[in-house]
Amino acid sequence: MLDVKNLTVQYGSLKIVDSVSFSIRPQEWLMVVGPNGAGKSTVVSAIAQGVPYTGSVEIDGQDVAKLRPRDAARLFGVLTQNHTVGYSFTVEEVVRLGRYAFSEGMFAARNDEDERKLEEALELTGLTSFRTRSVLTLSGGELQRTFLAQLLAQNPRLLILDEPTNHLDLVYQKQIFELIKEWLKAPGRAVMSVVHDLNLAKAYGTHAVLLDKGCTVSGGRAGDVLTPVHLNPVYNMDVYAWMQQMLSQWREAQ
Ligand SMILES: Nc1ncnc2c1ncn2[C@@H]1O[C@H](COP(=O)(O)OP(=O)(O)OP(=O)(O)O)[C@@H](O)[C@H]1O
Repeated sequence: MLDVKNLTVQYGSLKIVDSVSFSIRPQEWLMVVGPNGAGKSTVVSAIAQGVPYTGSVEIDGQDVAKLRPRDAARLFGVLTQNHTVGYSFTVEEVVRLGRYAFSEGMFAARNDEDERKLEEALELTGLTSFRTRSVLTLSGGELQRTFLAQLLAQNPRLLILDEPTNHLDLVYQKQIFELIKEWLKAPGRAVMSVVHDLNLAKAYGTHAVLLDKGCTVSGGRAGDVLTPVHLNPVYNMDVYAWMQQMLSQWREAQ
């Protein structure tokens, strides 16, 4: 499905992403992990054609750089970390924009499929009762869910999510990861997400890429990548001991 080969992003003489390669096949959930500044968001931006790069990004053998935006939107959708809205659209209007790639134009008549995908997306993200609210009045988590709903309404084959549960409380964090897991069950779909929480990466990822200073430290099955051997030198700490320590605080409190 997605093949990223020797992806390199450079600002001046500074290499931010250095020859990163990975592939994602249908039904896989690739977790991109690594410390702050490792280059995770830049990899997402490059795939989304938001920054210049060398190397290649292909979906189903097609060069993403050469795809028409509408065709690209049917293949993959991207949820970025920061959402800035400077207009007072309603939640429903923002989610509806996800259907644009399937319409004949901004003012084209809506069809049953558009309506079904809109309702599904609102319901899955818990936003049905927010549909008439202005997006300018939403909390960070509600806004995050609105843009996730837009992506689900877009119905691409590959979801690319940069910190999808950024701003979300525990309830929605769990709900969103569970709903993406369900979404992934339909044939031909795949997910790539940047996550900081290694527990979530391990619990939901089938595969992982560990980045550090723009380079790939390890890539492959999540269970093989997310191990102390790979993680400890990158985070410069005993990751497993830290997690144990955190968990033991809860056990002691019981
Ligand atoms: N336009 C730019 N010019 C110069 N440096 C940049 C630019 N954009 C990003 N960087 C640098 O590239 C590096 C990688 O940034 P990136 O946002 O991809 O990291 P990240 O792994 O997503 O980090 P985080 O976990 O903090 O979100 C950082 O050191 C950042 O400061």
